[in-house]
Amino acid sequence: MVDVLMKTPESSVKRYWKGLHMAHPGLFIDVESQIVLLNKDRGNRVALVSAGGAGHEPFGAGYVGENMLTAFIGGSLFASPTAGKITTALLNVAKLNKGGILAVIMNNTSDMLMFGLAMETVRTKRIQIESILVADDVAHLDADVKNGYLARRGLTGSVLMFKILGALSRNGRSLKEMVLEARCINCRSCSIGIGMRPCKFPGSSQSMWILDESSVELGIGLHGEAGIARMQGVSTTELVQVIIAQMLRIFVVKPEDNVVLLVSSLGACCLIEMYTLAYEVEEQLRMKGINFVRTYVGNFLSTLDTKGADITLLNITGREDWVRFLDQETEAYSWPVTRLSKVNEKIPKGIEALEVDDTLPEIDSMVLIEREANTFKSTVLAVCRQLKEEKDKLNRLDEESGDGDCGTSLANVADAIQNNIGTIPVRNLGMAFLTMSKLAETCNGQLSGALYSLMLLGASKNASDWASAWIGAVDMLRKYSIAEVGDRTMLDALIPACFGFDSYLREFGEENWPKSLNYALDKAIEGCEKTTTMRPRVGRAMYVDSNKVKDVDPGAYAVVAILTAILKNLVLQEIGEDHQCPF
Ligand SMILES: Nc1ncnc2c1ncn2[C@@H]1O[C@H](COP(=O)(O)OP(=O)(O)O)[C@@H](O)[C@H]1O
Ligand SMILES: O=C[C@H](O)COP(=O)(O)O
Repeated sequence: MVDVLMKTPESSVKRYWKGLHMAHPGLFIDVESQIVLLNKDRGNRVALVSAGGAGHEPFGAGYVGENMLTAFIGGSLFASPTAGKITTALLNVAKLNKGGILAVIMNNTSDMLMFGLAMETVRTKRIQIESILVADDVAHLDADVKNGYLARRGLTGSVLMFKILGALSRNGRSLKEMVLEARCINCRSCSIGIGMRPCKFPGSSQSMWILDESSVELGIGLHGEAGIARMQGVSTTELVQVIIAQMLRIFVVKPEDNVVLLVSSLGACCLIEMYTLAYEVEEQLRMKGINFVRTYVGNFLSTLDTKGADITLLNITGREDWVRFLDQETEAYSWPVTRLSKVNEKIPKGIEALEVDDTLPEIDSMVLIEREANTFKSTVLAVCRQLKEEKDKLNRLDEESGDGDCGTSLANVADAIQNNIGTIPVRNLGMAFLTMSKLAETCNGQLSGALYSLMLLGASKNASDWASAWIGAVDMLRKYSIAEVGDRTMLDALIPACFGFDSYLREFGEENWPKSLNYALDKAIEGCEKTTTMRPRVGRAMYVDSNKVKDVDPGAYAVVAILTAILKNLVLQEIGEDHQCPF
C-alpha cells in the first residue's frame, strides 16, 4: 500500500498537502509553504502555533481551528520545516491575532532550532512571542542526558496541550497566563510509545528498525528511534503493567486523583487494538483508585504506518477547569467536530494570500576593503568546496550515530552558498553573514542547516570584528541548543577552537591572527578526537546504542574541515603561494 501511493518522500508530502487543501476549504492552506492557518481576525487573542515534520498525520494540520491551534507549519518527511516558513506563518498569524503568539514546540532538536531562528526574526518586528517545549515522553528516564530533559521527547501530550491552550486562547487569556498554563500541563502529563512493527520510509526498501514477530518495543520515538526494552510473547495485561510501571516512576498520581487518558495509533494499529489498550490502562489504574474523567482513543499522532501506539496520561486533579477547555467544541478536523471541512461562507476571511517578508534588516558592521572582501569571498568558497569533498566521509560518520545524512546536509548548505555567491554582499560583513544564514536555513540542510544558520545569524549581529563574530555565532547556537562540551556534538570542536582563537589574539595581538587560527584548529582537532569516546547526549544520536559509536562525531569533524579550509585559504591569500607559511 505504502509502496503504491508513496513513491518518494518529496512527492508524497507535496500530494498530501494538495489533498489537505481540497478536503478542508474552510482553512487557509498554502500548499507551497506547507502552512495551514485559521484565517480570521481574532482580535486581541493569543495565537497558538506549532510545527513539525510530515509522517505524523493528523498532527498538526488536523488540529488547526478555533479552540485549538491557530496555525501549523509542516516540514519534509520526519524533518522540521525551515525557519523561513515558520517565520512567514508567524508574521501572517500576528496580523490576525494581536495578543501575541505562543509557539508549542515538540522537543526535537531541529524543531527547537528552527523555531528559535524564526523567533529571533519576528521579535525584531516587535511581535510578542513566547514558547513552550512539549516534553512528555517518559521512556528514557535513565538516559545519561543533561537535565534528563532532552530525552523527554514530545509525544501525544502535545495534542491535549493544543486543546486546552486553544480553548484558553479563545477565552481571551493573555500570553503570560497561557505560558504558565502550558508549563503546568507539561509537568502534569506523561506519555510512552510502544512499537510492534516499523514503518518503511517511502522509496526505501528497508524498515526503520527490526523486531521479531510477537515482540513489542517499549519507548520508541516518533521517528522510530530505539526504545528502552523489548518484550516477547507478553499479554496485553503484562505489557500495560510494564507501561504503567515506567510512567509511575515520574508521573505523580495518587488514589482519588482525576486523570485524562489519550491513546493514539502510530498508524497501523486498528481501533479495536487501541480501545483494548485504553481499557487495560484504565482498568489497571482504576485498581489503584485513580478516576478517569475523559478518555480519547483514535489516530492523533502517527509515525507513517508504524504498528504501535502512544499512551498519554494527564493529571488534572485540582485543575478540573481544564475539562471545560477539553470539552469546548473545536473546528479542528481531527478533533470530533468538522465544521471547517465544509466551505462556510459566513466565516469572514482574514487574509487572501500569505504575505512573505523576505527583507533583511540593515546591520551595522565591519566594512571590508576590496582586497579583504575578495579574500573573504574566496575563503567562503574554499569552505564550500571542502564540505562537498568531505560529504561521503561525513555521511559515513553519521551512519554510526545518526541517520547518515550529515554530509549531504552540509553539502546542501555549501551548494546553496556557492550557487548564490554573487548575492552575498561581501563588503559588509554583517549583511554577508545574514545572507548566508538565510541560505543555510532554506536549502534543505536539515539539522546542520539550522545549526549553521543560527551561527551565521549570531555572527551577523556581532560582526564588529572577526573574533566577536565567531563568539556571537557560538553564543547564538548555545542560546537554542542545550548541548554543552562533552555531549558529543560539533560544540566539542567549536567551543575550544573559538575561545582558543579569541584568547590567543588577546595575548599575542591582532597581527598574530594566522597563529591564532592555527591554535584554534589544533583545539578543534583535539576536541573532535575526544568525541570518539563520548556518549551522545543530544539529538537523534543519543537514542543509538553507544557501543555502536566508535568514530568521531560528524558535526565536530565538519568543524575541523571548515577551519582547515579557512586556514589554508587565508594563508595562501595573505602570504601568497611563494611565501613560507609562518607556522
Ligand atoms: N543540540 C545540538 N547542538 C549542537 N549540535 C548538535 C545538536 N544535535 C546534534 N548536533 C550535531 O549535529 C550533527 C548531526 O547533524 P545532521 O546529520 O544534519 O542531523 P540529523 O541527524 O538530525 O539529521 C551531529 O554530529 C552533532 O555534531
Ligand atoms: O518530524 C521531525 C521533527 O520535526 C524534527 O526532528 P529532529 O529534530 O530529530 O530532526
